[in-house]
Amino acid sequence: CVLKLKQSRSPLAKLLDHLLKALEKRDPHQFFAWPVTDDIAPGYSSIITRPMDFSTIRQKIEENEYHLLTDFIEDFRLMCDNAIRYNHHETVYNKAARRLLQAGMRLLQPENLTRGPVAIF
Ligand SMILES: CC(=O)c1cc(-c2ccccn2)c2ncccn12
Repeated sequence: CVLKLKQSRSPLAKLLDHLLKALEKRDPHQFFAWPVTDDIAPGYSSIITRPMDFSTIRQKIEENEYHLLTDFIEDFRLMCDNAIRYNHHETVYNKAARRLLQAGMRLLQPENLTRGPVAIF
């Protein structure tokens, strides 16, 4: 069998993996874990032209598709904005997306990346 050599993770990939894990903890119901399908959300793919979810973000980290922290933050915001736009204001999904976005922006703002137990800069 051909052994697939595990590429050594880039420092950015290690950082993004750590941040992704912290963000996933703020989605306890796993509403954002997997792509939203038209089966569970009628008409979703016609309304949301750029879908995003945590599993896709993880795949992009593993395939080194993020070159900057801002690219990762953009996908996280896109994921939350999609849910805020598709779901009516009072639904669990819209509320969860607004909470997740707030928590994520606090975690990802520069001063919080340079302070606390996991200061990374
Ligand atoms: C994120 C989102 O918009 C979403 C996740 C879900 C979801 C996610 C996991 C299990 C069940 N539903 C969902 N269901 C209906 C309408 C929208 N959603």
